[in-house]
Amino acid sequence: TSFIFKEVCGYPLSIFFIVVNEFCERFSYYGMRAVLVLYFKYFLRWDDDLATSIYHTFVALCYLTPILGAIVADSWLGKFKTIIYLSIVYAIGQVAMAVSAIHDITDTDRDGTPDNMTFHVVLSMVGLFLIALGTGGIKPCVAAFGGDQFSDHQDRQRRTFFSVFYLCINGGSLLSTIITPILRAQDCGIHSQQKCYSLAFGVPAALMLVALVVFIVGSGMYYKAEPQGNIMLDVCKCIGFAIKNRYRHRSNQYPKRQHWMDWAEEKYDKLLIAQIKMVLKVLFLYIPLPMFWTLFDQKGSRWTLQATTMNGYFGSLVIQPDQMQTVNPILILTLVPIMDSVIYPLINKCGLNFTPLKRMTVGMLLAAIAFVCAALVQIEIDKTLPTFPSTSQSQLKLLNMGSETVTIKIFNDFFVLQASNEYFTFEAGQINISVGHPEVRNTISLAKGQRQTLLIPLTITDEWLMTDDITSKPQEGNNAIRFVNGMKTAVNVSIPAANFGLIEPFSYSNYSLIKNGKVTFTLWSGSQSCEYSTDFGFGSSYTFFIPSTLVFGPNCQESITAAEDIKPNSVHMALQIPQYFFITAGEVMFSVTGLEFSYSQAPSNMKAVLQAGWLFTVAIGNFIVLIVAELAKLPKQWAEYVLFASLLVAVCFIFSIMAYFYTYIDPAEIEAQFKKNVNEDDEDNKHKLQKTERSNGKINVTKLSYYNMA
Ligand SMILES: CC(C)C[C@H](N)C(=O)N1CCC[C@H]1C(=O)O
Repeated sequence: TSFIFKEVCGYPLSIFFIVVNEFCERFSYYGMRAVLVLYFKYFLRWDDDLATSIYHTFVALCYLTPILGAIVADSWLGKFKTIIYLSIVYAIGQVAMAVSAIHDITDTDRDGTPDNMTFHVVLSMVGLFLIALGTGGIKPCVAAFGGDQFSDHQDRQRRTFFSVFYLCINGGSLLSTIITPILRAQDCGIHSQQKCYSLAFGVPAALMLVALVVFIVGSGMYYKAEPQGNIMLDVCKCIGFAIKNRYRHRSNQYPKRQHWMDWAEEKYDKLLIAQIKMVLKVLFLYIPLPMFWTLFDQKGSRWTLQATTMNGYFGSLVIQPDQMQTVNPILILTLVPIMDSVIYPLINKCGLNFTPLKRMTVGMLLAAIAFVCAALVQIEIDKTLPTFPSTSQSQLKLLNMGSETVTIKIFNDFFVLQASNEYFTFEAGQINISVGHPEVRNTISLAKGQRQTLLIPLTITDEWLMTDDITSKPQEGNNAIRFVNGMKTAVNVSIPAANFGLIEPFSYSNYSLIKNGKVTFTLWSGSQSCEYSTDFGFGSSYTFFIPSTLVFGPNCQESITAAEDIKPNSVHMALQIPQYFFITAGEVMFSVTGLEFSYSQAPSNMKAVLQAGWLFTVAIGNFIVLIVAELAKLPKQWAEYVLFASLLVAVCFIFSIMAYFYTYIDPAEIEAQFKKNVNEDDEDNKHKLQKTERSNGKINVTKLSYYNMA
């Protein structure tokens, strides 16, 4: 093959197309992923469990398919063609997703909901399968193909390339995770307006097409290493033969060989055996690595849940719990250049040999520190959480619906009460309450493990009402709100996002979940209305009481009282920044280095395979999160964080021992040595060694054709 070789500032120009391609592809992938669960839930109308499991299966599949792409690239099509073909598959998948989200296609009755859900489900599942095949399949090829563009003496430039490559991954993902949720929130449609999932999937589809076009435009400038036959089959056969041969010669009468793979020497070429040894050595080193990803992946689950119990007000800016995850790519964009241009050179200047494996070890330790920070934050949050009743306890709060204060006696305690903001905890199943003068006594049955509010009527001889109150923090940082109507007429309460319905006299509404921020409630009684505005934080619960004395009109704001059932979150979300900082610093040291290490230590014919091996550690990490979270049901969340941190430290210790015994190699040098030896040793062997004449002009590369004489 021939190509135009152009250099800019010592870097091959071809890598420009590769990093732009990666940016667009990651935009496409992460953008689509950002709205996927919501699409399942609100468009396909799946329940939470089904939506979450299909989502996780899809993500895991995306990190398993790299093996497939790598085998196809290294053994058959070569990286260039594999990237092109699988990118087409990927783009078709994204288009299928966008089409599956057009509700008008099957909305025959034009009511805004699809009428043939099977069509949308099948099309989206086909789309997701194609995307998993495409994104996973090209991922190891693009990284390795980028590495291929550098010649052997360009180690420094190649390292920088992997850093820039990582910057592009995170730049693309950051932009898309901001943009696609905005697109989804738009209303669109031909016959009826719906949330615009088709646009939220359509833009990533367009970006994937751009990625493909950019990659093709660079076509003439790439160095394209040719695939060398069915290498994976040869590798498997060679390993199988070595094991069989070793077993056949297990008796002590046979002299030992240096390495068990040397038992394949009778049948297989020494170069292939040496290459397999290189790969196995690196793969062995990878065994402890999934633990890092196990911790890393909890950003999206446990840490986001933690954020839902925190206060997201940053001055006038409000950060939603799931938006905290964008801190990771933002920090990547700042930390990668700082590490490369300040920290690593400084460490070098201090005379320390900060080898790739040492960097990865430090990266793991930083991730463990991040989890210790998460545990400390959790302890702070736990201090502010309400104490809900245990299964043997009951909690009761009192709400006096009358305008007069009444004196209440519970057992022998007296309270002067308008409304009580606090819950009283009881071990007994029944309590006696006496109210007012003359005393009206009542025996109240309490529900175990529940919080309840006793509504004391205007006329205390009337029936007393008990409400069931919320017994956990509202999910996702929402606020749980309800109204108690103390008036003699029914009242309708609504806000743009919810309708509490018609609340009968001396009755109450169900809880409605509303977002943080300023909310204006409109109260209607017949033709009269009034507005009541209040500000909500995150994770609170309130019971608003409409008194019998309420006069509809401009002054109703003062008449309505709010009882705080659950306090809003008070620990600030900014406290999560240290844990994000440590996990991201860890990621830069671990992941960027790991990518480059996987490339530099791989034999020339298995570069993509080792990249896939690296991505496989990400997939296994995903699975471990699911398993450990199921098995280790610790009563306290902070204890689970400490458990994960300890596990990673233990794994890190094992990894550092393995790393200590690892000797870095230069695969190109070893391969060249073997080829030279074979040339010298055996005149009959026909080898044509790779000839590259690199200059700023035309380069001719003859394929390394190697005829195995064995
Ligand atoms: C989760 C972030 C948006 C991206 C993350 N920092 C990252 O770059 N990666 C996570 C898995 C490997 C790598 C990627 O290639 O996406």
